[in-house]
Amino acid sequence: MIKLDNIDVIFNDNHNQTLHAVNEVSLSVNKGEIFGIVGYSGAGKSTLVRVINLLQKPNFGNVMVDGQNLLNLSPSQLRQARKKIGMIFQHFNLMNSRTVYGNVLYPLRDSSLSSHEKAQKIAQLLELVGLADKRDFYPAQLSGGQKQRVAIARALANDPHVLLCDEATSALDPKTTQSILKLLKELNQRLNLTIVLITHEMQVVKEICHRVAVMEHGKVVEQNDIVSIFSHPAQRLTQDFIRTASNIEQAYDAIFNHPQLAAQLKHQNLFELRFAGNNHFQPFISQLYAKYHVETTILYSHLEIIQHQPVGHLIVILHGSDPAMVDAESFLNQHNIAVSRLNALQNDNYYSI
Ligand SMILES: Nc1ncnc2c1ncn2[C@@H]1O[C@H](COP(=O)(O)OP(=O)(O)OP(=O)(O)O)[C@@H](O)[C@H]1O
Repeated sequence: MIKLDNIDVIFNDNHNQTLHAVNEVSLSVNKGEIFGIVGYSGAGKSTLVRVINLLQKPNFGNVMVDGQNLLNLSPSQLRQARKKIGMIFQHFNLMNSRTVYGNVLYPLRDSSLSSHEKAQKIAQLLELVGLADKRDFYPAQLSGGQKQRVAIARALANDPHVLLCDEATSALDPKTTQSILKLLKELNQRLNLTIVLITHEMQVVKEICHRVAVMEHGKVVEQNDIVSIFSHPAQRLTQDFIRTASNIEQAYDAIFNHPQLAAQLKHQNLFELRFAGNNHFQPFISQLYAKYHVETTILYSHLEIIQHQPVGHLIVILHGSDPAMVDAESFLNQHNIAVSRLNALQNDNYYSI
């Protein structure tokens, strides 16, 4: 559906310094997929997502959407192609002088539909986003969540195949964020709409994305399906993001901010274990003891369901001889349980190796 090949975007700043905002990024998004791009501020997410509709032209690379290389299109062909790529933004970008109806009508100004058909279309769209009763309101009379719903209706006016969401929930409170994510999920399922969503919040990704790419300094450092990302994150940055989206962050804070506990843990074999899928309900902790005489102290454990699959997290101390510990780690790895050894209290911080 969307295929980005070796995309580079290079900016020149005021001092003629070059900045590689997007650096050799390749990724593909399947039809009907919700694809997340996550990264901290400045990672290059917005620039990359704007490449998908050529709001930002790349310096190098190819942009395929719906089987067309957008870089080969004439200006009028590109205008047509863009109608099939809707976009919503963090600050909604509504026209304040127009009503809800007027905002959703705007992208239909060149459409061949009759006035009556346009009115019907807008009524359907407002119904779809739950704003049928707000058609004559102005943006200033709406809440943030309602404004984003108008923006979604406007983005869907030309029946796009793709919806790009640039930090679409970042200006919203947690409850409204949930309701907008629920709406996006419904639209994805009902309309088979492909969604590319950029965010700095892993929680958002966890709620609705099927796959995710993690960006840093213009590069994609890791991409995978959401369950693998949460259960077997390969990169330190991904691990950091995951911690912010789960209770494990609080667990670490509670454990390592407790002076006596933290002091004791300094000399222990401390591990984080992660697993996913339905086949992990075997008693692997008792097996560690039965097979290798490795004993386990559980400091924290948590199970959550992500995309219908259980994903588990544990922080444990393993007690045993050095060789037994090596055997225990390889036993866990063989059973597809990701093991990170933790070094506690390095510069007052924990980190995994
Ligand atoms: N038009 C531009 N001219 C020069 N530099 C730019 C331009 N647009 C973006 N940048 C720079 O490119 C880098 C990536 O910016 P981008 O907005 O894509 O990051 P981001 O991950 O979306 O961050 P944020 O979430 O803060 O928007 C930043 O260092 C930014 O300052």
